[in-house]
Amino acid sequence: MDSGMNEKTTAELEHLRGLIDGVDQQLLHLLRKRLDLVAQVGTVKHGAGLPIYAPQREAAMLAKRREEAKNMGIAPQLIEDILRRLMRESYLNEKDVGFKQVKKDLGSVVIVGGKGQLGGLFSQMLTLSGYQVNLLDKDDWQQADSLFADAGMVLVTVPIAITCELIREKLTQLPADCILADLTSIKTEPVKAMLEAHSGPVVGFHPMFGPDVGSLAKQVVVVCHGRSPEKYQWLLEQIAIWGARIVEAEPERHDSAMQLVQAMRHFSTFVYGLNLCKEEADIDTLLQFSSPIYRLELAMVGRLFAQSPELYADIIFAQQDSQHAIGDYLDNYREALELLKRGDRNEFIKQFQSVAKWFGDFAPQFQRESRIMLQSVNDMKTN
Ligand SMILES: NC(=O)C1=CN([C@@H]2O[C@H](COP(=O)(O)OP(=O)(O)OC[C@H]3O[C@@H](n4cnc5c(N)ncnc54)[C@H](O)[C@@H]3O)[C@@H](O)[C@H]2O)C=CC1
Ligand SMILES: O=C(O)C(=O)Cc1ccc(O)cc1
Repeated sequence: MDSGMNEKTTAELEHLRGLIDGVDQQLLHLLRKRLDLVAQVGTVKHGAGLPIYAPQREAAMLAKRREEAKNMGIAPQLIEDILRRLMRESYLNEKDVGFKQVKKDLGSVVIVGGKGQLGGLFSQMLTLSGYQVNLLDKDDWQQADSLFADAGMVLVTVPIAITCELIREKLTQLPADCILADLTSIKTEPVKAMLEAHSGPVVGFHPMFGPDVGSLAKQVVVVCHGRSPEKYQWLLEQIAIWGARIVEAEPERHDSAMQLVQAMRHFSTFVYGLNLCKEEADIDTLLQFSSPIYRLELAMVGRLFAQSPELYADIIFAQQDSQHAIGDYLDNYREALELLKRGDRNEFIKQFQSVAKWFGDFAPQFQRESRIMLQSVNDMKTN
């Protein structure tokens, strides 16, 4: 509080704050200058068709700046945080100049379900890359024949529950060379349905992000090959130009990973929210007493409930086998609760240690990563 300070102190502080304001304004000018230079890099990359995310350049640049910071008595993490934030800004801005179009003679792209969340994002990315995109949503089927007639690619992004049926019933008459692709969160059944419905090139994708990412830089897209990969190789290059990392997987291996990564995780998040709701917890009070880790956790749980219940129901209900993953979790929870009820503190510690051993080097790595996230969470506090 400024009250109680004498005039000399007040004057001194005001003077110093004025100097800091001046430095901050210089920072703004430097930021403007940097953003302009990066925009020029964006234009050059666009012309050459280079990906917007260049991991090696990023790592080398950060290492140099960290070293220089250290020599200047500045915490290396400070310059790293600032530069990473600036690079994110650049990825967002690089989108505005558009992207190189890898395949010039594709014909049009028809996005089935294109007016939805993820369809909207892919429609934007494809349009920014110069493709002719037509949206075919649920009320547009009367135009289907004319849209499909000159389609070089049909991309399916409708709710999971209706994906396979729609492919089997409505996508059997595509032009022979047309690529049939989908963005569904599960892969075995949709890829199978596409292979059955269409004799031309087939490929399944699972974007491991939601429609609110802003940029595809560093995001992961899982690809499950279907048929004639040489015919859609350009599409993988296109996705890489958007900055995403392509991870190849067999559909079955992907789906089995999703039982933990998605079904079990979203289900336990759902129950966490359900429990808070039933206990009539007061979120304002919880936030007042929250540590940064708790705030982050509440944010991640609350985030689920800001999204589509149908999407998450479909993800959780899509695979029968997810019930085993979820059931195992319940068994482990119940056994751990028994430990607590018997007051077996020693056994708790023993199990804690064996899990820590199992995490191995990941535990300290995750601690370092989360430390940085938690500092950002704390920075966001306004009171
Ligand atoms: N939203 C997300 O975060 C992600 C979604 N996905 C996948 O993307 C797909 C779509 O999900 P969202 O975009 O979230 O759903 P959404 O509900 O926002 O979009 C689905 C669209 O399909 C349309 N549609 C429904 N029935 C149709 C029909 N018979 N013919 C044509 N269009 C029809 C709807 O009108 C809607 O526009 C799902 O397979 C989901 O697994 C994958 C990764 C992330
Ligand atoms: O944004 C989030 O919270 C998500 O989890 C987005 C998401 C939803 C469904 C997917 O298949 C993949 C990613």
